[in-house]
Amino acid sequence: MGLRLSISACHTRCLPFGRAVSSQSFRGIESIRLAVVFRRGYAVGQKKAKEESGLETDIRRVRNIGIIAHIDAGKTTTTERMLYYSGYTKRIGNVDEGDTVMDYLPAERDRGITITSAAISFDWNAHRINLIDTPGHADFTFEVIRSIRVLDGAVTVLDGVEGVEAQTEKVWHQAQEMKIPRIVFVNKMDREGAGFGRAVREIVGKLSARTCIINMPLFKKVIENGLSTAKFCGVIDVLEMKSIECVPDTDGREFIVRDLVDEEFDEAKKARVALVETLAELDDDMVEKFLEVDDDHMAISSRDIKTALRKCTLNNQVVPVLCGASFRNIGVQPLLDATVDYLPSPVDRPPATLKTGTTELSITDTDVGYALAFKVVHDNHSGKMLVFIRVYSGTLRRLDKIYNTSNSTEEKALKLSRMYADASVDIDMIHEGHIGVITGTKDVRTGDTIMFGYEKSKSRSNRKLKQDMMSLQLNPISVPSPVFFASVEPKTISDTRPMELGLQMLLREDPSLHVSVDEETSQTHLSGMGELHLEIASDRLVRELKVNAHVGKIQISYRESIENNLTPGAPVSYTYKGVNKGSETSSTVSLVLRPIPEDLDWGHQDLKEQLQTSIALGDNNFLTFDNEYDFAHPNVSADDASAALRVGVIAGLLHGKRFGLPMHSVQVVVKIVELPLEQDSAAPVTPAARFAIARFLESIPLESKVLMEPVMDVTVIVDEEDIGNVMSDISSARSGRVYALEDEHRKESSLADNEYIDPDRVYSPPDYTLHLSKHNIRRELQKKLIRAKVPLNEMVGYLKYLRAMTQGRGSFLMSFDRYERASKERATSIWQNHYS
Ligand SMILES: Nc1nc2c(ncn2[C@@H]2O[C@H](COP(=O)(O)OP(=O)(O)OP(=O)(O)O)[C@@H](O)[C@H]2O)c(=O)[nH]1
Repeated sequence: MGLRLSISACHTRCLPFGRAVSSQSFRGIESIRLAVVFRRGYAVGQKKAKEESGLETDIRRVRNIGIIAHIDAGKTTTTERMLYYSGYTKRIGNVDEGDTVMDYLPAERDRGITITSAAISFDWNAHRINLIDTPGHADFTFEVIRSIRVLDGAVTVLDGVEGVEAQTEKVWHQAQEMKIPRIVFVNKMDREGAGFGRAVREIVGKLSARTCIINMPLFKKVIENGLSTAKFCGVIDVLEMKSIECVPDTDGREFIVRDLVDEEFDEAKKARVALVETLAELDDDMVEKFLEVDDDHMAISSRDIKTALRKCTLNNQVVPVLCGASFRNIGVQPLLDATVDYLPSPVDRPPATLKTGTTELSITDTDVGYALAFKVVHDNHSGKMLVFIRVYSGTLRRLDKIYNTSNSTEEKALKLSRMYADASVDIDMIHEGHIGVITGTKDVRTGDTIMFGYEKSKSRSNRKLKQDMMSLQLNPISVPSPVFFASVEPKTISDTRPMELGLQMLLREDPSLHVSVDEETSQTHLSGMGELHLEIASDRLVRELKVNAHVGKIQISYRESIENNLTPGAPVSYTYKGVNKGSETSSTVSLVLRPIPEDLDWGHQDLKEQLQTSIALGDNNFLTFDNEYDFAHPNVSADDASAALRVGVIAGLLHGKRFGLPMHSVQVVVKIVELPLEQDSAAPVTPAARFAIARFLESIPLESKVLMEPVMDVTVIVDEEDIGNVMSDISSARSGRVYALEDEHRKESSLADNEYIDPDRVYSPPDYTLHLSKHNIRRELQKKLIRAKVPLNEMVGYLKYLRAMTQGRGSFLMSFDRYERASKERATSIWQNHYS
């Protein structure tokens, strides 16, 4: 007894999915098939700027959202359906066949995973959704963090079988830190062993979230091979109390809507009661509505529930939960409705903050425009760089001058566009709150802050204000040290320049990649955050950018340093003498190097204070000016002298004197910088500083020079019975230090009101179908987390070993923690294995 709807794009404008099912006028009508009411059906790249103009300016109808989840949870599959149902694509892309719109880099299509955060815009229910797809692999966490900065809301996709996985937790907490409202989509409900109720309990237990179930799985009895079984066929809308069943073997735009009966009704009623009660606990308006209807949970209108749910979601008090199976085209339209209904528009979010040094400013306090370049990608079609920006204040117009506050360069925004994955539409302006693309800039890198409209700014006349304004950065993040590297060599001499350009391009796109040149071998090294990160970067260099280069084996990046207990001797001086334009030049630099110990936080107060006022040089190296340091010169400013000194010190530290590796964790204390009075340039200070460092390093006894190795923060997730084996393996065989053993369910809460919620006291529907699963049912056991610090060298190939040790039950997460001095024995063995 239902209503059969064909929503071939009709939902986009005229019949939004949510409204179709709620429409009273359809009640009681049996199996009606609606004709196509409205078909947008334009293809990728068609010009549509004009038709969108209303959405362009109404910022309340914009949703800048990201899809974040564990690898393989189905983000890309879900996104492809979103694009299809919104009328943006004419056919559904398939990850397994490598023809999706979102994963458009060849490297992504080959591996079936998302590597870059492609941003894409489409419309739903008269709202503009700017969607940023984020990668799920741990190697790309940095990419996720970067894109989270520009999101207003997020959709977390879970695999219905796997539930809340380790990477989901990590990214969830990153979103939590930025207070980004989230909704959860429990995907893959068609898989054997999927459990919606279990997933809900895990969201509460592992992610400390207060769940609000807005739809639940609908199963239908079918006979397969003579046996009765249940098949996932749609969702039950808890707000409307309707079942929405997808018509099998369709593209998901046809479904049957009917009233709930029997057990379905009883269970959905429980969910609705729980939903209303949760909202009433948090929202006074909901309490009032509840009293108005004489405490009847079912009499509260879905509109009132929606209003309260939106409010509580925006306050990060609750998380709406939905379910579906994107691959089977089930549940994606309700997810789109929820995105519009519950996730924030840019005006619902607190204003962005601009920072430089100690200056901090709200975006509302400036009269100039600011935008963040959250992603730079090379466009293979045009050969140009596409800079994805989010505009935080003002309207950026085509041909506006833009100033990059990160590297002080100015250029023009020659072309603006909106991206639809790998196709673009030219536009004349990008309004506040929107995401768009600037094409053809020369100097903008991922993460840079762009300023515009500053020529008319009132602050222009005030020199100090102007200076501050020109260096402000939006949500800056520090780039962690890369721990892997591979050598990259041009195949012939004529390939050298294209290789340099190719590497430059990769660096603009991804600031977590580094390029350096080994002084001894003159080899170029490309460094990255993980093996996959580097593998993909080198793949792109060779295949996509067509650089004729040979990429060597991926290796761990080591550093060298000086022993913690080394007492620095007397300062070392170096006098550099050279010739510039026929005149003799010289400079003398006198300095000392001191070790910065790993346990800086424990009893090194003086050093800690000194470092706070020192210049950070990267690799945990610092430049400190001695108390007696006093540079005064008639022709050269102190700023110029210290800039020249800094360059020399960095160059000197690139080459340690025992292993030939870059120095790490040293403080360079400069006592004297001298320049003869008749000189008018600070240039000779650079080589003088560089050689002074080299001379100091040579003066240190060999046995006081140590190897530093990357140490990872590792979390191993195991069953109780595997704890002993895994812990002893970490401490004995892997030279790791276990520092905590925890229950998987967190005791501390990440809710806005800091309340801990017991997963067993939260409503979650029964998982009727789990018992039907023939194999591989995931047990809902409380797992344990072993937290440890382990040298990266010992973690290579760990997953295979862990799986063998735990009969496939264990999993782990790791992220770079810091470089540590290796013991003599470890240093010898590493050196022999890696470098001999
Ligand atoms: N059974 C089933 N499989 C699905 C569903 N959604 C996605 N998959 C499959 O799950 C695999 C991973 O899907 P993706 O969409 O690539 O997942 P992802 O989260 O984007 O993965 P990354 O891009 O690597 O982070 C593919 O083989 C999909 O076909 C679903 O609803 N049901």
